[in-house]
Amino acid sequence: MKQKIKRKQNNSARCIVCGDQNKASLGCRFYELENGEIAATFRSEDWHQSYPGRMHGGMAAGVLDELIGRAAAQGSDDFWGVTVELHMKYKKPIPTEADLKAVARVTKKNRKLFEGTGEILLPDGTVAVEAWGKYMILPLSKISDGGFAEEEWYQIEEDDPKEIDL
Ligand SMILES: CCCCCCCCCC(=O)SCCNC(=O)CCNC(=O)[C@H](O)C(C)(C)COP(=O)(O)OP(=O)(O)OC[C@H]1O[C@@H](n2cnc3c(N)ncnc32)[C@H](O)[C@@H]1OP(=O)(O)O
Repeated sequence: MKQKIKRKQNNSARCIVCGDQNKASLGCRFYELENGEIAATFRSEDWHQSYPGRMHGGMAAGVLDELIGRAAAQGSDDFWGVTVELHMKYKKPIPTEADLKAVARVTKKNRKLFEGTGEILLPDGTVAVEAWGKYMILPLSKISDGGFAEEEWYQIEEDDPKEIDL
């Protein structure tokens, strides 16, 4: 089903999931959707493999870890948290050299913690991986000494989609 995109989130320069200046990264883009969920688009490359032709389960966990975390950051470029628990269910292999999508949402939130779920979808729409995660909300100063420099956390200007088919 097609969902309208409300807002694109910032990317980080060096992140392994979304690093715009990290050649090994999955190159994730994150789009806040009109229905309250968040979507990611990314490409599994040959160097993201575990077995030949199959994306590494740790990379899949990385995508859903970040995407669920970002589901709670909707509407803000200054909301931060760290993962305290992550549970994965691997249902189908994810191929390498494929353009892929994932979707996530917050299921519970209080002042200190939030929880959410997410899925990675195969190109035909089948759910390949499901995750549930719990995160602690923290100021950036408590997560990273020095935080992001201005040139490390920014909006990538490109031809973004207006909607996404999930
Ligand atoms: C765009 C923005 C969004 C970004 C998305 C991010 C995606 C990527 C995120 C990551 O990959 S982060 C990297 C992986 N995660 C970490 O590195 C976290 C490592 N763990 C920690 O740093 C510490 O364990 C943590 C800061 C989370 C907690 O340390 P504390 O020393 O503050 O813990 P403490 O044991 O004192 O617990 C503080 C409170 O939290 C509670 N707590 C801790 N872990 C919990 C848990 N797992 N479940 C429920 N509650 C928990 C704990 O019970 C307690 O409650 P009370 O204040 O009521 O006593």
